[in-house]
Amino acid sequence: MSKKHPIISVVGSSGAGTSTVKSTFDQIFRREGIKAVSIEGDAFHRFNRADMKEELQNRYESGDQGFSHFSYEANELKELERVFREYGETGKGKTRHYVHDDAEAEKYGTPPGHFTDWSEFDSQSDLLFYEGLHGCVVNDEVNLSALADLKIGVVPVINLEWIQKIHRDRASRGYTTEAVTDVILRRMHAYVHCICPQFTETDINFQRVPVVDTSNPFIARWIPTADESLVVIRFKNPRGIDFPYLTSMIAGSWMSRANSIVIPGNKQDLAMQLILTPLIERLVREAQRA
Ligand SMILES: Nc1ncnc2c1ncn2[C@@H]1O[C@H](COP(=O)(O)OP(=O)(O)O)[C@@H](O)[C@H]1O
Ligand SMILES: O=C(COP(=O)(O)O)[C@H](O)[C@H](O)COP(=O)(O)O
Repeated sequence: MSKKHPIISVVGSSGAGTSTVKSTFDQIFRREGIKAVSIEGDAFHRFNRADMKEELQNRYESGDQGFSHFSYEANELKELERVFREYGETGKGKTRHYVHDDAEAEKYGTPPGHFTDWSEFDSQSDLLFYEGLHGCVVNDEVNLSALADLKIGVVPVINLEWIQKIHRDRASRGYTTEAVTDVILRRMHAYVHCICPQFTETDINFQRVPVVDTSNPFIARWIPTADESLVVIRFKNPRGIDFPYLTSMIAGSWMSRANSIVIPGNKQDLAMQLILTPLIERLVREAQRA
């Protein structure tokens, strides 16, 4: 925990919706006058696209078929831990970008599949915002969960996650459905062992559940819309959460367990703002006091 320089960690698999959720956080930061510095998990991949391809090929030939971007060892998690720790202690740090596609290439002036140079965070910020695959990892080498002050999981049920990934990777990253399917299959072992355990570390999980048939996610023509889904919101520690207030403010919501509420999919943005704003305000207030 880094009270003076707090860290928010939003964790989700590829296609889960963490980049989309970032825009809700950005709205809260803007409205509350909070200055956040942001880092993307992809910045801490160990290899650029060509080197990753080569590493995959070498490992495949030597019998390792479970290696992928989800694996701990495909990422610089010690470096990420160092950045979390440095920010928590000093409010300083550095990051870079992994460029996925042409639009990002134009924005950053670096070709797709490469990293930009590292650059320092703005010197004055109220908090650090991380969004990516590994922001709550606890393993033999690192404990990122212990360094983050507010931890959020973004976890659609898996068919929906795959549909979201396939559609996003096809539409903006130029991959075919077959190529994305191969990636999903190759990443499954590490999904179970490196991604899922983080969602017991998170303080709040947002799990989108479609209410339309997604039995064959590989032929879905569009991503189920907000109106075609519900969101289960689960609090690790429900103490202090005002459930009667939330269920009265969010039309159509109900409690499904003592620590979970269910909301209509089109209320996700509102629910996030109602739930997260006071938690973020408290982090910043305590930081200013410290
Ligand atoms: N709540 C949502 N409703 C509908 N589509 C969504 C929702 N969240 C994410 N998506 C879509 O899913 C795809 C993947 O989302 P993205 O935020 O890029 O995932 P991530 O950053 O976790 O890989 C995008 O096409 C995005 O528009
Ligand atoms: O899995 C992720 C996570 O990112 P996201 O959540 O944004 O998908 C990788 O960054 C890309 O897949 C990189 O691979 P590629 O080199 O194929 O772009």
